[in-house]
Amino acid sequence: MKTVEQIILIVDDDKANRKMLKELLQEQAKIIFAKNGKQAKELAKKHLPDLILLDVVMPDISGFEVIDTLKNNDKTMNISVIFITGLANDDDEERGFNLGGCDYIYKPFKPNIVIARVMMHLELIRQRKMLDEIAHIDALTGVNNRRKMDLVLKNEVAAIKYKHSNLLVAILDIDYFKQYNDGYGHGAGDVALRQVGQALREIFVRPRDFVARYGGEEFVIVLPDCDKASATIMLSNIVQAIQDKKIKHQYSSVSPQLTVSVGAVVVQSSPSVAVADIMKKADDLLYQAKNDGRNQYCLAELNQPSRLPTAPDVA
Ligand SMILES: Nc1nc2c(ncn2[C@@H]2O[C@H](COP(=O)(O)OP(=O)(O)OP(=O)(O)O)[C@@H](O)[C@H]2O)c(=O)[nH]1
Repeated sequence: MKTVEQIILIVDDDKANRKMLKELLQEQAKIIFAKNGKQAKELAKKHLPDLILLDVVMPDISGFEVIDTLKNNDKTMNISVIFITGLANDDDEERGFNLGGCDYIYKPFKPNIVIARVMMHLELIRQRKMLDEIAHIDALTGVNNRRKMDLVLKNEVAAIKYKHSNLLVAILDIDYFKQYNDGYGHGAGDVALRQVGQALREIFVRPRDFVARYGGEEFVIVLPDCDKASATIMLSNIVQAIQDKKIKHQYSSVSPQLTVSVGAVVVQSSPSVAVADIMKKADDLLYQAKNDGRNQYCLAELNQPSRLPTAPDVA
């Protein structure tokens, strides 16, 4: 099966080897090349290939040093690496595995063995990615789950410590959802949760915008590079978009349609900001939005609480 979406980085200082490996593997994946260790590190970071075929003895830095760097970097640590080398002895082979290599092929290599091993690893990588996706998706709504949210939030908060940018973190909670379940049944409640998840997925389409089901009838939204002005627009859109779904809720005290309340924090770039503080603040603001009548958002900047106008009720 041709798998063009997978990428193999071939690293070898010998042009003839690069050419031969390309001819063997171009049916299995997209091939990119590096002719030395320095270039290998750069291309691995830039393209995040699925698999690297890595020579060990090269004129600048060795393949062992390359893998050491890649395995110690959060972005590249999960890339699979197969050594393909003339260092055909047990000690070097053992060292390659200890450094995180997933296979070790001796040169001169046998073409059919290279193809078979690479295909096996590409299949393992595909399966690992699929499992990874399943492990991070909420089965009911199809949005990300709490586990993925914890990872993303940790990374995004770490990112704003070092660059001058803002992050919006919002907790969204469906209003009077217990009454919805009690009135229409748990099955209908599940359908409504899916509709809310779908509405949020339709709004947030930038690659780094993130929506997760936090638990129960709560969702979390994380928007990088979002200042207070943009946040007010996004939050109005969210409240409005849920109303626009026109999900009937005759048991709600706030509207004949299903509505949501949102607590949201714009986090400024700061070296001391902590995920727990952000979530606590967003939760307090959600509580405030509920107390102030529901079907609205409540927004503040971290350390500088301030109430902004809410979205109009068009129920
Ligand atoms: N159908 C369905 N209901 C759920 C799910 N998870 C949590 N719930 C329900 O969500 C409801 C949440 O109720 P409460 O926490 O009392 O909140 P609420 O009724 O929305 O009231 P406010 O938040 O104050 O507006 C409970 O009835 C839960 O059973 C789920 O996966 N499916």
